Amino acid sequence: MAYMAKIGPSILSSNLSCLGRECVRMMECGADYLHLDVMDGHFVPNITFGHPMVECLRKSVGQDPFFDMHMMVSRPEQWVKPMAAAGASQYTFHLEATTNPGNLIKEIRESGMKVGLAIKPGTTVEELAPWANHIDMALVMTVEPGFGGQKFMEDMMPKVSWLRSQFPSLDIEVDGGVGPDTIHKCAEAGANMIVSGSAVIGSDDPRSVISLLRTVVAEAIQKRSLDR
Ligand SMILES: O=C(CO)[C@@H](O)[C@H](O)COP(=O)(O)O
Ligand SMILES: [Fe+2]
Repeated sequence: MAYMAKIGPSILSSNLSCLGRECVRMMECGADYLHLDVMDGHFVPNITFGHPMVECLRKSVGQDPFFDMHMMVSRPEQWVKPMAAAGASQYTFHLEATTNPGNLIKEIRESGMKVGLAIKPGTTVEELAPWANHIDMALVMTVEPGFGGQKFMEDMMPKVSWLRSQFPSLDIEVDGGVGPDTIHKCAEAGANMIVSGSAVIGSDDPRSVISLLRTVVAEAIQKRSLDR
């Protein structure tokens, strides 16, 4: 069992006018990685930022922090090279946004980034399965992508459980409405990479929230390894 509990704050709900400082603050509070939400106003009804912002963030936080780019864009092929050049670590694209996932996976790898593959709530996990052995991380969305601060969809947990049973060492990420109230469901289902936006950023004590989320997931991983 190679996977570990990792917590990646989504900085979507932070003060976007001081993103660099917010990223540094999250890393200082114990984040394992940073989850950066890219929205194009087409794949989702919202716009955030693109590779020029990522390049600035990379300069401001240094080489170490891992940038998980959640690409909520209609043409993910278009941004692979610009994101790699800007300093992205992982390129997480949506299965719904491409007709040729295999080629896109290859392009992302060739550009030196890790590969994440995301599915929206309406997409079955069986559609993701053929690619699972070719990716570094599967992202099961637990809200409709587009906005932070939405309600966690518990009915996505069977997707996570099924993926964990079929791919025991795959990194599985959940994203949307995840915080202290919902983390137990995610951990029990088998998620190990946890995106949390408003619950972490909106807290007076982000360090404690990050630590709590990580502890719950680490304990579930430990329990699963003992049960095997
Ligand atoms: O990708 C998305 C939304 O589309 C997420 O990354 C959210 O931004 C997470 O925020 P919370 O739901 O945790 O507030
Ligand atoms: Fe996201």
